[in-house]
Amino acid sequence: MAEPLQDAPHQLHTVEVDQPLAAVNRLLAGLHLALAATAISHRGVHDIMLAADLVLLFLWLLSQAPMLRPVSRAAFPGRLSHPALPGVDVMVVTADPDKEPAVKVMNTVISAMALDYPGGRLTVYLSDDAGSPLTLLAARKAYAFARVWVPFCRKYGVQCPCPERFFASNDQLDGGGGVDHHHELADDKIRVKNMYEAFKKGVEEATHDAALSQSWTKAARQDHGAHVEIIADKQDSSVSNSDDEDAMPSLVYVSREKRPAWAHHFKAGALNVLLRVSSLVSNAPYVLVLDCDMYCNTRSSVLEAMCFHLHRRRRADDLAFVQFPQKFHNLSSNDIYANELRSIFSTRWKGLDGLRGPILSGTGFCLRRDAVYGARPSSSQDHPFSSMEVGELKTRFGHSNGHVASLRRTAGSTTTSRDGLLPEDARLVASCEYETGTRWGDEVGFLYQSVVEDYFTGYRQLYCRGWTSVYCYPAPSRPAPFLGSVPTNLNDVLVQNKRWMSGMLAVGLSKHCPLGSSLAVSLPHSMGFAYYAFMALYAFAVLCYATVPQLSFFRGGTSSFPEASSLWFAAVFVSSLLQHLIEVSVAKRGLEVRTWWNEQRFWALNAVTGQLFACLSVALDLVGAGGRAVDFDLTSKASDNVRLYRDGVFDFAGCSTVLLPATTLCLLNDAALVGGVWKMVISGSRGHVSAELFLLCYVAALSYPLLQGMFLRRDPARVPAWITAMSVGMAATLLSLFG
Ligand SMILES: O=c1ccn([C@@H]2O[C@H](COP(=O)(O)OP(=O)(O)O[C@H]3O[C@H](CO)[C@@H](O)[C@H](O)[C@H]3O)[C@@H](O)[C@H]2O)c(=O)[nH]1
Ligand SMILES: [Mn+2]
Repeated sequence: MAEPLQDAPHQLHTVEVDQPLAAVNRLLAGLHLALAATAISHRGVHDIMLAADLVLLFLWLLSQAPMLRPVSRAAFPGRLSHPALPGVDVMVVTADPDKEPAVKVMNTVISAMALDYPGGRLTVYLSDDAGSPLTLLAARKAYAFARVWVPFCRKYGVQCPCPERFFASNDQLDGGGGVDHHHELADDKIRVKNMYEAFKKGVEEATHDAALSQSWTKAARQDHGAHVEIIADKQDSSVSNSDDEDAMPSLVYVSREKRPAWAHHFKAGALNVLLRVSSLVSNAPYVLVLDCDMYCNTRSSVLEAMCFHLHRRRRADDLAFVQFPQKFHNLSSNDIYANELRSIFSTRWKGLDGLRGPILSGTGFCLRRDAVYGARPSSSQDHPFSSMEVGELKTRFGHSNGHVASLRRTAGSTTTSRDGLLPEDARLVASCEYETGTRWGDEVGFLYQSVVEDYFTGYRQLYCRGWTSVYCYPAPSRPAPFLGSVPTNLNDVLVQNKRWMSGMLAVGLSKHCPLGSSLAVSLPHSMGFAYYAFMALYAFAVLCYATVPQLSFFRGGTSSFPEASSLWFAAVFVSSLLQHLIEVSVAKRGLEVRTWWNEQRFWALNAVTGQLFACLSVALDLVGAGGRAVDFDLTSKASDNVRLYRDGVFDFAGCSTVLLPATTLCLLNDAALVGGVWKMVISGSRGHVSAELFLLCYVAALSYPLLQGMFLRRDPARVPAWITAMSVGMAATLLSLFG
């Protein structure tokens, strides 16, 4: 439970429970539960629809746990004592120079170097899974530019440390600090902007350099040795010794070894290599993890995180991480793919924060190093690993002497000088075989069992060991601390969702099911986790609701809603829509019908695409027929066709089989609607089909963009013809067999 704090002048942060919202949420939940229970009690027992309703009720119950106690927090970084600030290692991960353009990645790197933090205590690590010479070259250029950019940001108190964003935005938005510097600022700004343009041009030219790209084939990305390079020069080391506030942060490039025969465990594997390499170089007690497209948008985030980490707790010192929300710079105002993840970052995480903390969200979090190494909160007061024998440490952490020594030192006491010399074991800890026989990925570091490494690591590694976390959400008037990019075509969105859903469902169905560990955490908190683990089961419920009523309406026979219950079901339906509308409007601070509708539509679409395929792939895995384990398909950050997304038009280009169930069900629904109404007109009978008729109309409205994409659009981004053809065939088969 969060501690209630008074805003005393020395207080580093405050927390407040949103009581009115909590009361409204509880009232709505109580009402909905009563209605749903009544409706379900009227269902026939041998009905598959009963199963669908129970699944919906189960998921709804889980989803309510984080609604009951939403909190908000404020941090006061101005009250921190700078000499006491601990070191922070920023970890940026990239994997593919085609999908993740170098200029964007470098903007993230540069923005992290320009954070408002003593430069001598900040080290930025860039992991490049492709081991691309282009990325290394770009990183060197980025460092050279940062030598100008970082002092510029410090001098003028620039707010947005991401150069691309800073130069693109309106001058008024971020003119930097003091008015007295006005002229100087204008001149300097032009000078630095020119340098930025030159840097960008250099990187872009290198991208198109045939020799450079040919030297690095697709095969080489999967098959290369380790390369670690400290990108800093001698000048810096002298500065950092004299005044570490003004020093330049170091930049370290890490490309771990990759061989086709070795499992590399995607992002979790990359982060674990960075944990080890950084333990040899700076060994900061805190790490800030950033996806390569998630640039820092304010400079104060790490200081804000420190307000929580450095606060002395009356009870155990158990804060593992401070999570910031994921916000996105390329969201459309008409966000048809529900890319904003509003439910997660604007609603549920605030509620989980009122329990024991939000789910670790992959990027934008500031984490204690010892916690992710597997320590427990009680032991972390002094050196958590100092009581372990060297032999025991080596079985857990591997045989690098340098790394083991780092574990036994007080966190943060850096031994390595910043003279650019590579520590002895740097290549060893980045090699493929280093983890063999150790506990990495299993008990140490980011965990490997699930592709959604953040979700699983946060749960297993941190919460189940007794750690807590906080959610640092900016006040409405403040800019987002970090900004990332969202996929702008439907296929990317669905494939991304499929990865998330299958990763989480696999956790839910494993021995690590969150509901099984409710004693280790708390029941509401584990329910909050379990909701995401089982979310893919919406697929089953939506599939039932998108076939059974349709077929029975088409047949014109008995309704799939017993007569006595129709009204109750209507009430449940209305209450669920209302609950959702209120949730959206509270999060968006105003009535937001369009967002509500976009979310309704995407929820239904995702259920029968990403979530359905996630269920299938997890089921295949469980029976041992899964073949290749769920892959980490990278989302593209190269914004190719943003126009359609901006205009609120679905971009179906490149859609794969993932879309097929959705288009088939859309056709089935529309054909049943037309056929059923036709039969009703011919026979003149009305029966008691009003509930069904309403449901079919609602589904038709939700799925209209699919119908449009199949038959009414002529542009290249319409639904691929083969999907349309197959959907027609499948819908016709279903109708002729069961209709
Ligand atoms: O083998 C890999 C795969 C991915 N990445 C990096 O991981 C990050 C996230 O990948 P992305 O393709 O952007 O996935 P998203 O679905 O956008 O990421 C979300 O979901 C992931 C879990 O599936 C989390 O790790 C992320 O933090 C979260 O933003 C990127 O920087 C990648 O470069 C690697 O370094 N190595
Ligand atoms: Mn991403």
